[in-house]
Amino acid sequence: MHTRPRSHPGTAAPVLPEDSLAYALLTTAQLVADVVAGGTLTESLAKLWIARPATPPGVRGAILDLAYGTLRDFGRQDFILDKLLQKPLQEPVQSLLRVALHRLDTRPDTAHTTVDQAVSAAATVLGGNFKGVANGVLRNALRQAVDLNKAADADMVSEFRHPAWWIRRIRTQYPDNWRSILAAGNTHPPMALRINPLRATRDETLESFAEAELPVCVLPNGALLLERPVPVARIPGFVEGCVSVQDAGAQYAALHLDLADGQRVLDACAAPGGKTAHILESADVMLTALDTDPARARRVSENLDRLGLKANVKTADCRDLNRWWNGRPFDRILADVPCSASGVVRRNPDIKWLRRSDDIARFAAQQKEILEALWQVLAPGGKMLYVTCSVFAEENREQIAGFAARHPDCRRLSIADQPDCQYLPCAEHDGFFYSLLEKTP
Ligand SMILES: C[S@@+](CC[C@H](N)C(=O)[O-])C[C@H]1O[C@@H](n2cnc3c(N)ncnc32)[C@H](O)[C@@H]1O
Repeated sequence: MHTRPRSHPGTAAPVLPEDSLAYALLTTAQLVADVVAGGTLTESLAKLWIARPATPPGVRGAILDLAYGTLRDFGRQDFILDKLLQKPLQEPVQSLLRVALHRLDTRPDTAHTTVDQAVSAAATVLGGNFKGVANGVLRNALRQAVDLNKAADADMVSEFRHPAWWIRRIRTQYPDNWRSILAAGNTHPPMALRINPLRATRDETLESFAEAELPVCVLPNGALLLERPVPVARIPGFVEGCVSVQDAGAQYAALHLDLADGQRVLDACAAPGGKTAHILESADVMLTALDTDPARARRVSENLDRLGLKANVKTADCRDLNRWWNGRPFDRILADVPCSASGVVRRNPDIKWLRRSDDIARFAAQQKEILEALWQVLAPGGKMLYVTCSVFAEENREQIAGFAARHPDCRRLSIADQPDCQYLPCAEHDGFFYSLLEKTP
């Protein structure tokens, strides 16, 4: 993906009936074009819903499905377009073709409707100049589908739907299971819930889910895995704070932290506060929660308010000790550091295409600074849990091996009998890395 200047505001409503497929295709194309220009899907969606607040839920759902699906499959559509076009078309037409190809791939039963609706959408932008090209490209894609798919399957980026540098990295670092890691990155994410033991027992929760006819299973760490994702409004006990939505992999943080009542705990990179809340639900501790981003720090407070939990929430860069630390060391520190998010890419498929290979070293450098700063505020005998939602070794085991080598007072404690613990993305949870470090007295 090449970063190009944005060619359109991305939120102007197309002149098409809101309930038409053409409208959904074109609106999604504008979102995808924003990502191609270097923006995130989350930001573009937020702007879209502000600009078009009355979008009916069904239309929203169709746009979300198309946007997430197109960005999951992005590498494949560009491979096919490269074969069918001499040069890329102007946005948003190029992205309209990407979205249409994604729909042709996933809904072959409605191929002709997709082509007709994509052509109608093309007629409403750029003076309709690309209507004929759009029609020709999509009809050629249908006619040549067998050959195009064969060629696409033989191309690494198109087959695995990740950038080439990413595939090479995963293949080198995970020679035995690189295929399943990449495949997991292209799936629909599971939906898991965390039970709040301060408000409901597991039995009560399971009973309310059975009554609501929502099948769930209990994972080994106590997380509830829903058979199928559902809107939060349908989740029994959500409004009352009995359960929260949190990936099962993220629910290991509070478990691995080895918490006990009365401890002084620091959650150094806390927003939006899922793990903060889990810590407070698990033990009666004095918790300081930091986040460098003021808007995100506010979300920590909102999340804690919903659950009736209390913490000292501050907006601060955790590396800037002079700004936020009062000199009293912490017994436990959660360092859930900013990272490439390569373990949660199925939730944010735009990330695959927005990241660059050299971003990983940049994240690793930032994580190293955070670790160095936080080690100073950990009490002797205290423990720090380092967490990423990455699968890249530079941010994980290499980071921790380097830290331990630089700090003779750092003892690596085992998690599940391992010096550190890499959970790979799978049907039950996202990809997370955990390492528990003790400061020897
Ligand atoms: C992986 S997210 C944390 C997720 C959170 N622990 C949870 O479970 O909901 C990383 C967070 O670190 C914050 N952050 C990044 N750099 C930081 C820094 N230097 N100090 C404090 N927070 C930072 C980001 O704003 C982001 O909210």
